[in-house]
Amino acid sequence: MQDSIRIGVIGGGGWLGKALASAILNKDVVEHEALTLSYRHERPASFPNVPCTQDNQELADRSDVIIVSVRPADWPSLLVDAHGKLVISVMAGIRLHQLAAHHQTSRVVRAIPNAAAEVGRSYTPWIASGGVDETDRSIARRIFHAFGVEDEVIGESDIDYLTGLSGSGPAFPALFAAAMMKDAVDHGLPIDIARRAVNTVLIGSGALLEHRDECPNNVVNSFLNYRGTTAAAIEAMRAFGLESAVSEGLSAASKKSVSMGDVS
Ligand SMILES: NC(=O)C1=CN([C@@H]2O[C@H](COP(=O)(O)OP(=O)(O)OC[C@H]3O[C@@H](n4cnc5c(N)ncnc54)[C@H](OP(=O)(O)O)[C@@H]3O)[C@@H](O)[C@H]2O)C=CC1
Ligand SMILES: O=C(O)[C@@H]1CCC=N1
Repeated sequence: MQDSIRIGVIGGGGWLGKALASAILNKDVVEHEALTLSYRHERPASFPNVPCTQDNQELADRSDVIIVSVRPADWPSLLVDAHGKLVISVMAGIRLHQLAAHHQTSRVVRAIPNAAAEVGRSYTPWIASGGVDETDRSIARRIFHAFGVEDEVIGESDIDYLTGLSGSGPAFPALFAAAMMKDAVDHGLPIDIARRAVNTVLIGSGALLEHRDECPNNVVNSFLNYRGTTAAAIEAMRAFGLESAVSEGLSAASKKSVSMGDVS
């Protein structure tokens, strides 16, 4: 990346902050000494060679790009003057205009990675404020590419929707897997066998979708057209409301995202 760039992660001791920091270092976006992490209670132990501080203003002063990764409820009390620097928020709900006013900068990116950042497989949609130029955009993309795939979107409401769809997304196949696991154990399958079967199915399904690189509905339709056991299962699950359950869940997540931005 640009030789002189320095990145700070506020909330760098948290779950997502640590995942982002690891990816940024692993993908050589910056060297250890050009990264700063802030923490509130416990210094992040897994970054022995990275400067860490409890003083968020100090982090902002020594960074060119400031990633804000605290919980939305903790953000109003985070008084950091970014004085015109590039601020990248990964917080659910907090809107561009709030970030710009609160951190005294017109260069703001609002992004939503997901838990798969931990394994470098996040999907990260993002939106930029008017003060963000092409250089800032390429910095943001380089950071997001360190932990997965990104897309810039046009409307901020898309970010609220995607906070549910992809931000929370890794939880949903896991939820499905847990339901399969419960059914398998209820049917008397040994736990170890059930776990290996279900986890392998989930991983294999992800790999299949990646390999085919087409709409999931096409994959589902190819199973339906086979007219065998899989089609019987899909039709029964649909009849019991699988699709409306998913739609209700995504709607609840999106509403929650908007409400998380209603902070004073
Ligand atoms: N987890 C996920 O999958 C995703 C999370 N997000 C967003 O990322 C953000 C972080 O989430 P996540 O990592 O899961 O949450 P965590 O609770 O794991 O991490 C938040 C961290 O922020 C720290 N913190 C709070 N206030 C301050 C402060 N003033 N100065 C320094 N550090 C502070 C906390 O410290 P302490 O523990 O000491 O209180 C904690 O380590 C949230 O806004 C969330 O909406 C977005 C997409 C996905
Ligand atoms: O559950 C949450 O609030 C966070 C934000 C998006 C995904 N996880």
